[in-house]
Parts: sequence; structure tokens; C-alpha cells
Amino acid sequence: MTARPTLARVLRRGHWQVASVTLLLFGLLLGLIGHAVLGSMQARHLELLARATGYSIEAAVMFRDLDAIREVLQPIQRREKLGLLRVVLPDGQVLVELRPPAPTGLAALQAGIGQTLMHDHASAPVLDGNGRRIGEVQLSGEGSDFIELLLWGLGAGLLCVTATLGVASLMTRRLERSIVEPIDRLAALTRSIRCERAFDRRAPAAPIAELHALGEDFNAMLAEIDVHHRHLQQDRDSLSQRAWHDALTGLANRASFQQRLEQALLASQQHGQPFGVLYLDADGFKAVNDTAGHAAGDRLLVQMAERLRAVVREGDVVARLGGDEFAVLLQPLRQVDDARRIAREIGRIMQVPFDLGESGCFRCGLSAGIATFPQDGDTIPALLDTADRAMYRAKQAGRQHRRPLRGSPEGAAT
Ligand SMILES: Nc1nc2c(ncn2[C@@H]2O[C@H](COP(=O)(O)OP(=O)(O)OP(=O)(O)O)[C@@H](O)[C@H]2O)c(=O)[nH]1
Repeated sequence: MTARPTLARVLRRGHWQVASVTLLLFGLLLGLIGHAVLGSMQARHLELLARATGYSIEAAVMFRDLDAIREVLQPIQRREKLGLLRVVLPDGQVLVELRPPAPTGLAALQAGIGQTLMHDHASAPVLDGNGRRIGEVQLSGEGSDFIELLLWGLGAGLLCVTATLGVASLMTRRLERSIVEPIDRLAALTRSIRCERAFDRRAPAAPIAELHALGEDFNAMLAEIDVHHRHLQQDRDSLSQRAWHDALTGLANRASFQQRLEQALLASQQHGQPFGVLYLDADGFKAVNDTAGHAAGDRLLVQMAERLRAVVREGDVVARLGGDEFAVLLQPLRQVDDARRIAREIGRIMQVPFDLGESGCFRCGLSAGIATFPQDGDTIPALLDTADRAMYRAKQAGRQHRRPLRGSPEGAAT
């Protein structure tokens, strides 16, 4: 996957680019204007200087007094930092020429650059009293002034660059705070919601209107998803409840009991711990239906389920397999006797008549068959078969002692 730049980085890069291009253009423009202005000022200055020098040496030129000419020219050359200063006769003969000592090293470089960039030479005629041309003053700048200016300009430019970049960096920080941070927060929120399915979380307010509106829309969408998700969860819970529980009693159904048995077998095989299965079938339940009606029979089944739940431990599984058939998974089981004890306790608690309201009170016992792992089988079918057959034998034995139905409440009994 290609690494994409972050928004903060893009913003920072954009600022730097804008600042650099602006500075470069501004510097170039300022340089060109400066060069033009300086050039014209320098040319004007040299021209005035040449003219003034011409007036100063008029008499000396007329009398060819070379020493006097030099005396005038030398201070001018030093003061004005001139590169060349000479006096030429109308026939082209050089009368006096003054040159400063040739610069060396950095000074030579400065002079070279200055003279290349600034064409700073000027000339003015030397006129006698009648206005006749008796010579010409020619002079040129040394070039170092320009370099000095250039260096000052560069220094100022650098200062500007530093200040601009500082301001650009501050602006980027501010933009980061107002744009990048809210977007980052929104992204982190989306990620956390996706991972933890926490649709009740909301985006906080953002300082920028568009981002705030985005957050608000996002929150509205989350609210809708939240409601939808809750409905889905409720549907799923109710589907799961229906798939794994008996609708009448709320106990585990046959499929769920089968699954818990498989888990119990696996766990017991791994840890070498026994477990027990009780198979229970109501005795004479049909008579309750026939006598008091199906609704009363239902109530009795519900009460029976409640009693079963009350007898066993929290972790044991009580299931209604169908009709008046129940089953209990006892896990863990310390010893086989514990299963018998619980079966006896169930038998005892079922002796108490069931109060079916207007229909009256009914007795309805449960015949129980017990199977324990690993004593009675090491597969689920084997265990269920053992428990079923044991229950059948118990029912047969019970039938021999059962009192006949008296057709009144408390009549159907084992
Ligand atoms: N009220 C009610 N009755 C049911 C329900 N499911 C099955 N039955 C009835 O329960 C009865 C179960 O039949 P049996 O097990 O033969 O009845 P029993 O009288 O207990 O017979 P034994 O087990 O031999 O003692 C049938 O009459 C079914 O119609 C139910 O959900 N509610």
C-alpha cells in the first residue's frame, strides 16, 4: 500500500511552497527594481562627478599641469571609490590616468561582480572659458558599493525568509488545530465505533463551520445506525431466544440441550470430570389436560420448570425436550450419588401440589432416569439411551403404585 501524506503534511508543504514562491518572486522583483534604480542613480552620480571634476581641472588641463591635475583627481578617486579616473585630450591622448591598486582575492571578486552587474562609467567634457572642448574626464565606479548593497539586500532577504517561514509554520499550526485535529478526532471516533460497535458515541463540536456541520451529520447518521442496531440486536436476541429456548417455559430446548451435552462431553473428556444426565417425564400429565384444560396443563408445565430450576445449581442446564418431557445436565458432578440425590430432591419437590388457580390444585410427579459419564456410556446417544431406559423403568414401577384419577383437583397424581 502506498504511504499517503497526512493532511497536516500537505498543508505544511503548501504553506512552505506558497511562502517560498512568494519570497522568490518578491525578491526577484525587488532585485530588478533595485538594480534599475541603483544603476540610474549611480550613472547620474558619476556623470555629475565627471562634470564637477571637469570644472575643477579646466585650468590645469589648459596648461598641461599634470601634477595639479593629479592633485585634484586623487582625493576624488579615494573619496568616491572610483575604479578608473582619467583625463583624455581631444585627440585621444591620455593626459592623466589614475587607477587604484588592483584588488586581490575576495575584493577582486566583489569588484568583478560589481562591474559586470553595474555599467557604472561616465564622462564629461573639460571646456575652456570660451566653451571649447579641451579634454574629457572619464571615470568608472569600483563596483564594491554595489556588492555591499547586494549583501545588505541578501541579509534583509534572509531575514524576510526566516520571518515568513516562521509565520507560515505558525499558520500551519493554527490550521492543524482548527482543521486537522477535528478531522483526526472524527477519524478516530469512526475507527473506535467500527471496532467496538459503540454507536452511542458522538463527535464533539468543531471550531470550523463546515467541519462542525460534518460532525453534526455524522452524529445524526450515528443516531439512526444506533436505533437500527438496537432493533437488530433485539431481533437477534429474540431469534436466538426462540432458537435455543422453549417458548412456554423459557428453559433450554432440545437443540440447545443437545449442544450443551456435546460441550459437557468435550470438557469432561479433557478434564476427566464426570457429568450426569437426568431424563424426566411427567406422570399422568395427560389427565391434567383432559381434566382442567390445555391452558391449565401449560401452567403446570411452567411451574414444573420453575421447580426444576430451583432445585439444581446455577450452572446446571434444565431443558424441556417437548410435551411433558424434561432433562437436566448436571455438570460438574463430583460423584454419581449427587445425581441420585438431586433426582430424589426433584421427586420430593414435585410432591407438593401445583396451584393452577381457578382450575384447582393438582399433583403431578416426575419419573426420572439417571445416566452418568463415563460410568453409563462415553457417547451422548449412549448416555441418553441409558437415562431414557432408566426413566421408563421408573415410570413402569411408579404406575404399579399410582392411585387412580379421582376427577377432581389433586386427582392426577403419581
Ligand atoms: N398443556 C399442554 N399439553 C401438552 C403440551 N405438549 C404436549 N402435551 C400433552 O401432554 C401429553 C403427554 O402425553 P403422555 O406423556 O402420554 O401423557 P401422560 O399422561 O403423562 O402419560 P405417561 O407419561 O405415561 O404418564 C399429551 O396429552 C399431549 O397432548 C403442551 O405444550 N401443553
